[in-house]
Amino acid sequence: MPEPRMNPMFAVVGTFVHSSDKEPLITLQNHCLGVANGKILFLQKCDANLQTTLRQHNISAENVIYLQEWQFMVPGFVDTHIHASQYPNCGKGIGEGLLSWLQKYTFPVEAKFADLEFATDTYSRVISRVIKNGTTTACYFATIDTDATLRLCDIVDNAGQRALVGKVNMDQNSPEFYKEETTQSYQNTIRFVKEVANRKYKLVKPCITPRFAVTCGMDLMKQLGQLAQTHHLHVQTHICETKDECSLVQKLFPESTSYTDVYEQAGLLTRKTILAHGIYLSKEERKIIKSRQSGISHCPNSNLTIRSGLLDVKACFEDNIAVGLGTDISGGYSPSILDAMRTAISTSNTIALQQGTDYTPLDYKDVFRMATLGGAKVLDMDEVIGNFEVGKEFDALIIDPKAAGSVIDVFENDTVEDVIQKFVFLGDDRNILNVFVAGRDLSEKPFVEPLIIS
Ligand SMILES: O=c1[nH]c(=O)c2nc[nH]c2[nH]1
Ligand SMILES: [Zn+2]
Repeated sequence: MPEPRMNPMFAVVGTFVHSSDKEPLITLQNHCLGVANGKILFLQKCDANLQTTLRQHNISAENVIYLQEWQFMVPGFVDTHIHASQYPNCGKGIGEGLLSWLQKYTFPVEAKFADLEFATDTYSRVISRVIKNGTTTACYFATIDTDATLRLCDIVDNAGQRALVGKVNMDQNSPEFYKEETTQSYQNTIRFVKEVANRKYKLVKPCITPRFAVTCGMDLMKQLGQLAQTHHLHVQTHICETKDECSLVQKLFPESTSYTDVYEQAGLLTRKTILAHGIYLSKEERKIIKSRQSGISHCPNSNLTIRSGLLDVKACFEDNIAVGLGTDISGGYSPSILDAMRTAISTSNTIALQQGTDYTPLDYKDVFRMATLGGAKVLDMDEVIGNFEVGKEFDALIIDPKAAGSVIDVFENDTVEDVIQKFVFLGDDRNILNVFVAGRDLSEKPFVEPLIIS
């Protein structure tokens, strides 16, 4: 039996769940989605016209995958903020506030990536882990080490994941063992960007990555901003994550009117900019971010774990700012975007409890959209991924609520939407059977035999 993962053309029949700008959750039962050369060719109801469509596109019966009862497909998850280099600390070194946590746990582990063998082993493990958890697109922070960051690009490319990868810049307020001189930091970034271009990856792009205003001087940030704008590159950084950090930035940049103004002055805010956290942004700052069309990565697990605060996502939406979800390993202890979805709900519920009855918190539909289409918007990739629109690339997951070891119990009177909701609250990697990126199946699991009917 030919494996559809090898075939440039195939179709899937079953239930599809995705989002649009208008609807956070659209459920299409008894539909067929066709894929050709990694792109979505059609999505239509399984009616009398289906055979004609399949014939028109030369999709033969053995290349049609039939989902089983209760299985469904969702767009791949987008992790808009993850430190691949902090994976060894995932689940430990918790209990400190941001600034001391960075000094005590984070900078020491990132410094270890000067050793390429350590980098190769660690990066291979984190990439494999996040793909198993359904992350088809990720926006990675690596470290200040250029060669190790290039190794991360190779590993991501080899695994077939879609990604933005950043060589971290830091030239001030950093320990001697993990710091760059300004010119060297800029030159190394140019080398990184050029080398990524030389390697001609299909799905991996470079991302300009000034760590945050505390560890980057204005000269360096201005050079990086110019580089990003000249070459239309993505930018990622942190902003307004904790109160202590905000006070420090105010002291370091007294001439700036706000934290956001520091990045604005440096030319770092564009529609390709991803700002992690943003908890303490003022209304005026959100106005600047909106005007630049930059996006926010909400990392609720990290925000609670290192006790940074609660981001009011609803306020960002009201100001028309795109917000996606991030795991923020290892400030966040979970590599799973499903975890980010439910922690975003818990955070929003906490804000609702604080604010009273007028506040409508995020629900499971909202966070599902943030994990898919919302994340794609934050990365300025929503023309290419994020939902099952015809013409977009086929980044998708097959979800099986009844998979071996699943903690989801399906009852007879459960509706399809009940089961989707159960997946959001209870699902884990055991429920994610197959992980497609640009039509290629990255999962190590073979297709379950009854899934394909020839
Ligand atoms: O959550 C975070 N993780 C980091 O590594 C970091 N660096 C600056 N600010 C940060 N916040
Ligand atoms: Zn971070």
